[in-house]
Amino acid sequence: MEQGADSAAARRMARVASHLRPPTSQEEEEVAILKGSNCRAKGAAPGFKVAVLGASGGIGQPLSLLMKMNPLVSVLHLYDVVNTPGVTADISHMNTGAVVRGFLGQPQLESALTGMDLVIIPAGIPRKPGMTRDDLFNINAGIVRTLCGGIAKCCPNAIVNVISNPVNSTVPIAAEVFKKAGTYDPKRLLGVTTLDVVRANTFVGEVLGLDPRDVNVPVVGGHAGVTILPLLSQVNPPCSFTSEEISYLTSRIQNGGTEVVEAKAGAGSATLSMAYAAARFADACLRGLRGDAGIVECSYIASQVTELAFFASKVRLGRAGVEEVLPLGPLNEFERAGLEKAKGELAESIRKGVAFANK
Ligand SMILES: NC(=O)c1ccc[n+]([C@@H]2O[C@H](COP(=O)([O-])OP(=O)(O)OC[C@H]3O[C@@H](n4cnc5c(N)ncnc54)[C@H](O)[C@@H]3O)[C@@H](O)[C@H]2O)c1
Ligand SMILES: O=C(O)C[C@H](O)C(=O)O
Repeated sequence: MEQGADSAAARRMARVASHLRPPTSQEEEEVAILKGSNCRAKGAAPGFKVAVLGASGGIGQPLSLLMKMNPLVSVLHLYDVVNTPGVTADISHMNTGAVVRGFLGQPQLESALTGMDLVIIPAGIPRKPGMTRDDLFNINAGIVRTLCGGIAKCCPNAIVNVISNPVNSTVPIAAEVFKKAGTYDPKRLLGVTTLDVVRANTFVGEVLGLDPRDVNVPVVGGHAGVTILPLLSQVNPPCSFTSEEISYLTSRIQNGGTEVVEAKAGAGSATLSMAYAAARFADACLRGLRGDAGIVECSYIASQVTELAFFASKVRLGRAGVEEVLPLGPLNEFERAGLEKAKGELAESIRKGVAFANK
């Protein structure tokens, strides 16, 4: 009797300890068996397995917190090259459902990724005042390439959300890495541009005197300067703007990131609003995976909406990732001119990303 109680207690202690270390190979095998049995479809194991790469950073920490609060997440893996033991210990004390495990440094990347349904990548350096997002290319391109190599090997069927800048180039880099590995599925690779939509909804709500939660502004193109193209003629609820309002709103939305970089004065770029935006987008991806209908978000993806290989537009999310790329809809003259400018810059960013991945 006593012995039985002791061994039950020992098993409980082992389970608790397992949350604070990478999984053993036996646990990884169990994950593989669960995936093979398609347990989610049968409803045997509710929840998805999500990894955050760059989890100790300015975005990574609040994003990890928000993912720990998401009831659709059953397992949350936090990977970074620094500080994950502390971040993991901290977040693991939240009394929400997801089991949290931390992974530190390149040797633990594969364990962090094995069995994941969704991988979110906010790893990489942020801007300082005076920099463009493209100035981050030299460092962040290599980081994204390495992390995507791990994804191709360990969870080739995962949905991938790329946050690391310059998104206009890092998404094409990720695509090339997956192509080389033979695992590329354009439906599963999504650049996160949700912060542009979040900002647009906020600024338009301020101008119209509406609750920003009731406003929906499609933002298309890409995620840098003039490539961020808000379609103010397609705002929901339908409304009209003066030409001064259009000029103010377009400029504020396109320069929202720079506004934060300057206000932070060298301490980085948007982290909290970005974590909010990334959590919203990840939740949409998970609801799509679950099979919910009518999930539409803007995202930078492989596209045939324009002649460019990648373009941000509204997409319908589902079990396969991007199930439908929605058309741009009617643009007014101002937006058509903006689209031409956006395409010029985007073409170069895509070319640069593809060239980097293939050199
Ligand atoms: N898509 C968007 O809308 C958007 C918005 C804001 C920021 N960003 C971008 O997100 C990135 C991160 O921003 P931040 O403010 O969190 O930066 P940060 O410096 O605070 O955090 C980045 C984290 O990445 C980690 N990291 C670095 N190399 C890594 C590697 N090889 N593997 C795993 N982790 C690694 C760092 O250790 C750090 O913890 C930047 O590139 C920034 O420009 C994108
Ligand atoms: O502006 C940046 O460098 C970060 C991010 O892309 C943003 O839009 O806030």
